[in-house]
Amino acid sequence: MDLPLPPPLSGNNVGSFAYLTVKDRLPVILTRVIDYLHRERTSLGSRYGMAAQEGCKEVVGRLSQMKNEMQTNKDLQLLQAQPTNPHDDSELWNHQFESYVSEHEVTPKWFTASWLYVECHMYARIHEALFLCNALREFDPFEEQKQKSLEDSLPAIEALIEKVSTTCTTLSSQTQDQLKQHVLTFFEVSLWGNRCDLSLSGGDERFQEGDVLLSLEKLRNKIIVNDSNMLWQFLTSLPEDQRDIVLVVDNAGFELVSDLCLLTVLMEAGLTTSLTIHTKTRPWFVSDTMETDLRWTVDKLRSHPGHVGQVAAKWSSYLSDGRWKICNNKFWTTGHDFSEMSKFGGDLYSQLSKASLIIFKGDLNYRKLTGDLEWPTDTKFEDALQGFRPAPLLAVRTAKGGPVVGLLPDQGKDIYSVDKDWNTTGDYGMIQLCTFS
Ligand SMILES: O=P(O)(O)OC[C@H]1O[C@](O)(CO)[C@@H](O)[C@@H]1O
Ligand SMILES: [Mn+2]
Repeated sequence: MDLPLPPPLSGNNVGSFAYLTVKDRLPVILTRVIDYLHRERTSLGSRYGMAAQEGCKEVVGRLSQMKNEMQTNKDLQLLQAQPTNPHDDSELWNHQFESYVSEHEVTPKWFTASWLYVECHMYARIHEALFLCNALREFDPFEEQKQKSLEDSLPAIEALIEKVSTTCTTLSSQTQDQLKQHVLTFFEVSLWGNRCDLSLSGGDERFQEGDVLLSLEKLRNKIIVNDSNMLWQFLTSLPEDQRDIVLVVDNAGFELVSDLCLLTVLMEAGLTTSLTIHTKTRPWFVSDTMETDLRWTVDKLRSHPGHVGQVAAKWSSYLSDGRWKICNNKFWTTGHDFSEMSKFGGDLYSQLSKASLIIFKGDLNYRKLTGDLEWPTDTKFEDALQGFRPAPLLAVRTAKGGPVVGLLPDQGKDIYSVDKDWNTTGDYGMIQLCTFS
């Protein structure tokens, strides 16, 4: 008989990280968007036309109302259909709402529904508020923050790309062991890149200061699940003509650059036959990468002198000649966890099923992998996936409030005794593989 599942993390647990998120952090993020629209309405008018300037008022009205609903624990709302939006997911949202009502016999509310559902809902509603104003449909309220975070990380990016260039020129003359070290180094850089997200900080600046390569050794004991050796074995055991890697990217800025560096090294080391990058179709969790952010990042770095410009020019050619593909799917920005993907995102599930390995970056992807439930930390990763198994998968994330699974029986307690906030600060990381074998 199947054991009952643990409950979802939720804002109804007063004092919990989820509760504090709904109470404090989400209103701050929303207030920033409201203030931005109010302050920048004239410049938005020059960029998107007079109607946008006028539209700012309506959007501010809708967002202020949502903020009030959130802070007074009112119901979540149904979403309006967006027939002109190719990524319209209102049906999925509304179906989730109705299912909640049938299951719980009450409507979902900000503090009582699951944290995952509520937090995702906020971003869908921010997008809806903008989309309802024709002139502001394409406007991304987080674009400026994402771009600034990349610009602030430029010194760290220069150091990292320098390392990519030198690594790639020597790869062919390396022993297997040296190759392994190089590749795993870039997985670690990509892991720590995940500390730079802008939602944990409520939108406050977060960027990579200093050369991350210099801290890797010191940080290694903070990788609480480290399947790097298994990962290397897995990657090198894939048939040479079947190394189709999918990367579900997370935050724009330094993290995205660290991911592109990882892809470059994987490709140059002959560990890939195809590479597909999945991005988001709406502004999401402040810093998540949309296709426009990815293209902007590559173009921006291309204009940089030296190695940065040269490497970014290569990325640009990989994107235009199809060696790197960009994929968008509306399922990524729904409120569903991944155990529900085969049901509500069947097209994406079958697409992912063709991959040799899917790499999921970041905390939110981890929350969706594990259903954002209150799992004991020694739960097996595969059990927490609850039947989600499109292909072998790797989670690369720093722990920022979501569940942590796959630890040894006392490991959670031991880490807690060193650092009480270990699973909410992003200071601890995981490189966790599940090959379902
Ligand atoms: O960008 P990431 O790594 O998915 O992190 C986003 C996470 O940060 C938080 O905003 C803080 O925990 C969560 O709400 C969310 O899961
Ligand atoms: Mn993110």
